[in-house]
Amino acid sequence: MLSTDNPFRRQAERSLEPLVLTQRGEFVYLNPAALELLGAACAEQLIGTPMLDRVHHADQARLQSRVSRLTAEGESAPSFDRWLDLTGNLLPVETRIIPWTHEGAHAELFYVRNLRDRCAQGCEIFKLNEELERRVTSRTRALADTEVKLKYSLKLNESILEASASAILVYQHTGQCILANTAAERMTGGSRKQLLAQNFTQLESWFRSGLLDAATRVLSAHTSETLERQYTTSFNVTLWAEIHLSSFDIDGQRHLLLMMQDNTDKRLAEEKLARREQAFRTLTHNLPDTVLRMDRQGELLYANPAMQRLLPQPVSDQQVRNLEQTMNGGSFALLKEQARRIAKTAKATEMDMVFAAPDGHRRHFAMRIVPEPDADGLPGSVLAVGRDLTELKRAEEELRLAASVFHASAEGVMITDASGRIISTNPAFTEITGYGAAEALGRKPSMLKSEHQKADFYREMWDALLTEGQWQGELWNRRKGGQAFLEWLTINRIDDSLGNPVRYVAVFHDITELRRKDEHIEHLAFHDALTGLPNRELLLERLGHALAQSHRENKRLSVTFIDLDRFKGINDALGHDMGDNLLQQVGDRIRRCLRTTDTVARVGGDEFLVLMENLTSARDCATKAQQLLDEIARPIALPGYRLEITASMGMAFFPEDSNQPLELMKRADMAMYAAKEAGGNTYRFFRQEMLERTTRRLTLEMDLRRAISNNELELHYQPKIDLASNTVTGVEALLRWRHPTRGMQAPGEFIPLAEENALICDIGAWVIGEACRQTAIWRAQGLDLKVAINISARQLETGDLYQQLCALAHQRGIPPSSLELELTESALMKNPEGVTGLLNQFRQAGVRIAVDDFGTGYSSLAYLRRLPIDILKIDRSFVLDAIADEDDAQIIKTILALGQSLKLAVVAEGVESESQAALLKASGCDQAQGYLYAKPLPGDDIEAWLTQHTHSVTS
Ligand SMILES: Nc1nc2c(ncn2[C@@H]2O[C@@H]3COP(=O)(O)O[C@H]4[C@@H](O)[C@H](n5cnc6c(=O)[nH]c(N)nc65)O[C@@H]4COP(=O)(O)O[C@H]3[C@H]2O)c(=O)[nH]1
Repeated sequence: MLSTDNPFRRQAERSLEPLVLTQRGEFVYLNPAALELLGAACAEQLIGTPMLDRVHHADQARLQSRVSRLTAEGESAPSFDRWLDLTGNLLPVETRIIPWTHEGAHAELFYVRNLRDRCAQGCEIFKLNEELERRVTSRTRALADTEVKLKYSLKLNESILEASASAILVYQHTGQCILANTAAERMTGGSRKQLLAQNFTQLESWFRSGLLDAATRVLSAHTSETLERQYTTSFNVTLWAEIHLSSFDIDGQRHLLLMMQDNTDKRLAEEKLARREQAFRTLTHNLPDTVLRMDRQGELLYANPAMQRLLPQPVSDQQVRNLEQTMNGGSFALLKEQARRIAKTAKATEMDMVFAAPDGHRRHFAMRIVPEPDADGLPGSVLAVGRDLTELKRAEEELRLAASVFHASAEGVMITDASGRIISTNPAFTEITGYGAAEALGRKPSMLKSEHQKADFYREMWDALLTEGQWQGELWNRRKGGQAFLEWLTINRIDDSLGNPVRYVAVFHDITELRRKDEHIEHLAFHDALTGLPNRELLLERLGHALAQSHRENKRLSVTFIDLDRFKGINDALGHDMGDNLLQQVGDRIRRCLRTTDTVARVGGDEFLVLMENLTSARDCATKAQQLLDEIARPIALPGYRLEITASMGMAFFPEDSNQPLELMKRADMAMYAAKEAGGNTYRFFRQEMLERTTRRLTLEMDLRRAISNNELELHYQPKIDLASNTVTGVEALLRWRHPTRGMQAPGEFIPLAEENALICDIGAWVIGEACRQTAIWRAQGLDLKVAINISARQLETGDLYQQLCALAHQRGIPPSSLELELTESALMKNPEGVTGLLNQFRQAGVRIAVDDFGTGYSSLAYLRRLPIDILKIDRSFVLDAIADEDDAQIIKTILALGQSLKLAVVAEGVESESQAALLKASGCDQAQGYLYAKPLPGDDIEAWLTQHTHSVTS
């Protein structure tokens, strides 16, 4: 407090300017002007209070700053401040502060100028200033905030940069590095200092790795690029890096940002995974077992080749998903379901499954289904490994089968160990030997030994078993009861994998009885049952031996073929029993004629072969042949008959004709045919021309086979005349063959050949068809001609002749009744009972039946009466000599009488002269056919002939 007598106080009391003295921030004196300014009634209100309470808070700091600088700087410059009066009103003042001393200590003297009253404008300025200050304050604060934030952001960026796992490097467009983070140091192996010293345009590592090119591209095109490669840095660190290059501009300067990520671990992990996957694939590819991989939903991801072999065609990994459809069912649905379950439970399971293979066979699998854990240890997928048990099952089945065969077999089975001790037998063993299994086990097979075989026999058996592993043959053994029996025995040696014998399996059956039968059968097999003579096989065998011997000894042998003449007719007419009897007697006669060293064999129905060895000359043979002929020709007594039969014989010689058994036989056969053609009851030696003839016959047969398809066959028609009215009653269809090189062939030249095989049936069918065609043409022309067709014996046997004829007639629109059938007497008599039904069918259809060549065969009157025939045709040979030969005339009369009594029409064939016609007419013959009237004419010529004939008849 200033004393009242203080000079300064006295002076201040008078001052109109407010004066304030402060010390240590508190008021120590205020003059009256100052008290008034501040609105204080007395000084005590303010003395001792903080001076700053009366200063606007915005100006306090500045004021304090001025005060604190006083000591050092001296009086402070005037300053605009805002003070507050005691009621809180704002006082705009200008203050000047002078350093002062009060009571020996520093104090401050404020010269205060009240600006409020000075000018209102001052107030405005003040306000403006206040506003300005407020703004400045707020701006300053905002700036301070921004600075803080900036600092924070910078710090953040720096931290991020440093904390980044990726290497970050920034380069100027010149290539100079300006920024590198810690990760960059770690990855490149260089310190930050070293990195910042680098210019990438000079880095060999950048050039080598292609980074330089990429950086150039990125900088110039202002783009970005990402590269992944194995990269060796300039500090010799090699790593798998993913490098991202991009560019940015600062202050118009282009910069390059390089961010690098070390993928080495990832790559190594990937490679490891790939190697593991490869190992998995290599394993599963080579596994004989099937391997399937499925996802958690049971969808297929992979199937190994063993599995793919079950597919109709291989599938890719992508197609494997459709496997379920491809495999058409099987246990796939079940497998899928199990996969889903295991994906949840993570528990492996095993089960049997069935899949269908492409060949349609079902294959059985033992499946093991296991979860495959993923990185988290949870089942990420499911593996199903299957072992194909199909073969095993089949083997088991076969074993079961073998076991049942073993037990059920009729063959005795005995198994021994390597030392020959019996370890197993089957029921058939007991049945054959009489020893029960218990009796046999542990003993040796020698318990069955019969003493029939010598020691050598068993030695050879063991030799074979040891060297070849098998022995087979007949063996005499003895049953438990002591009875010897013959067995057919097969022993097989069973070896282990090293080839050491471990078992011997003996399979046998009792052939004692069989052997007895065999001996009988063998005789039957090589002998003719009817005559007891050797058969063809035995003869061939003997001929083979004889040829070999004759060759060695330079000797001659002969083969004689004997065929009875007209035996067939006798056999057909008299029956088979008579025929058999006849053959037996003939066989006997031949045998008796020969030496014991000669062989006579019956080789066919009425065919015999004689083998004569050691012949000195052909003449001997001729003599023997004649003897045989004479012997056979002697009358033979049969029950109720006395017959004479002749034979034709052909002979071939070794070495002249052949040295081959079959060839010799064939040549003898050819010679026999020559004898037949010579009229029979004679013999011929083989000559080369015969072979040529046979060849010609064969060629003819081949030509004939082609004749139908080549349209070489024709039908000619010969009219039949009613002798009483001289009118035409019908025509006979006669076959002709227009051979391309031989010219027109008469049926006699080829029909017998065709009749030797089924060719006649094809030809016969063509004849019927052609005759129907021609009949239809004539009918269309108004000619109602009955057409007679020749039918061969073989056609009768086909069984469908009736249907065939009806169908062909129907096809041509003609009634079957416009046809007649001509059957030779011998064809009819071959099997009269057999053809009766067929002939009746024809008769009912209106088809008339004629017996051709009547008089030449052995017709049985009894049959003739019963057969449904309509016409008899007198054979041409009787007509030919009828005028000159009384016998023939007599035969004709007999036939005519027979015809009359059986109410059959009679047609005479081969009428060539008027005298023959007159004789026939006088004898009561109905119809005639022959050159006298017309030769067989082509179908087209018949109409003209008819016109002419009618004309000649009527004129
Ligand atoms: N010397 C002489 N001969 C006369 C006279 N009139 C007719 N001929 C001949 O006598 C044969 C009568 O026929 P076939 O006795 O049925 O005898 C026929 C018949 O058995 C058979 N044949 C003919 N065509 C066929 C056929 O289509 N099928 C069958 N299976 N055999 C047929 O061939 C045999 C011979 O027929 P072809 O050579 O045509 O000979 C015919 C005919 O041309 C005559 O006045 N004098």
